[in-house]
Amino acid sequence: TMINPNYYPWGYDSDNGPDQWHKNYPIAKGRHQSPIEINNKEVHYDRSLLPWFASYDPGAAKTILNNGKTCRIVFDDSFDRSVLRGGPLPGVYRLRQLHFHWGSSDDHGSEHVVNGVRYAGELHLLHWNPKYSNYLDAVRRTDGIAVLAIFLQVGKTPKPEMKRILEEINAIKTKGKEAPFPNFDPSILFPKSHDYWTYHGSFTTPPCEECITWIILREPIIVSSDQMAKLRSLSKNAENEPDLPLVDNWRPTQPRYFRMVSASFL
Ligand SMILES: NS(=O)(=O)c1cc(F)ccc1F
Ligand SMILES: [Zn+2]
Repeated sequence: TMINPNYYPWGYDSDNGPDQWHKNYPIAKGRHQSPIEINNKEVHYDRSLLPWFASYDPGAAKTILNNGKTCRIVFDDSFDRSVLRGGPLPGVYRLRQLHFHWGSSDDHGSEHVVNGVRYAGELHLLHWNPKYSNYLDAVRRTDGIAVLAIFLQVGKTPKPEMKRILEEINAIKTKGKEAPFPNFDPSILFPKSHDYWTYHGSFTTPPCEECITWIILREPIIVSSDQMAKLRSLSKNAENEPDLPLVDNWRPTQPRYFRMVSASFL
């Protein structure tokens, strides 16, 4: 940036991508990194796992933006207004933002991989534990963050609830663009089944803090190939820079080491 000429932002290209991140963010080589592969043979069914519940206030939705790395919708998290609770969580966690990861074609793009299956994309709803004074404090705690992850699968009958987000893409084509996104309850995007896997991991982008309780839904939501193409029409650059497509903003799977992945279902 202008301030520090030596600063070279992380990204997903060969010279600043996932294999390089550890140089500026050493935690990227930690023992609790995300995403990971989820394989049925290694998953442990935990019958003590509770169902999870989302109680979101549509009025908490604020804006949608392109930060050059993803498409993000941010919510008012100044009080327990939109919360996730139950499942593996010890209490309520406040919804702060949602964002997507996707590929350059429909055959890849998700971050987590299930029994060798890569989905076209992955939706992350990020929540933080209000027992900590603020979000930045929560990201320093192992129980600070909960991310609800939902796979995007390309199919013929897309979920109509995705339409509104994708219609807004035209307003945030380039990095730094933002648009109002009021009256939106993201739980309309959820699939029918609440079955999930859960494990302890990290942010999938730098600084890769190991503060996340992952709750990954087994059932994907269906999007159309055109809707994925819409996401790929976003530019990773600002409007006065060359139009480079924002695609392949996913991190490869990381070693699981000695972590257990629990399933809420048999
Ligand atoms: N992909 S993620 O849910 O781990 C994530 C969420 C953030 F808010 C910031 C960085 C991240 F990597
Ligand atoms: Zn994410």
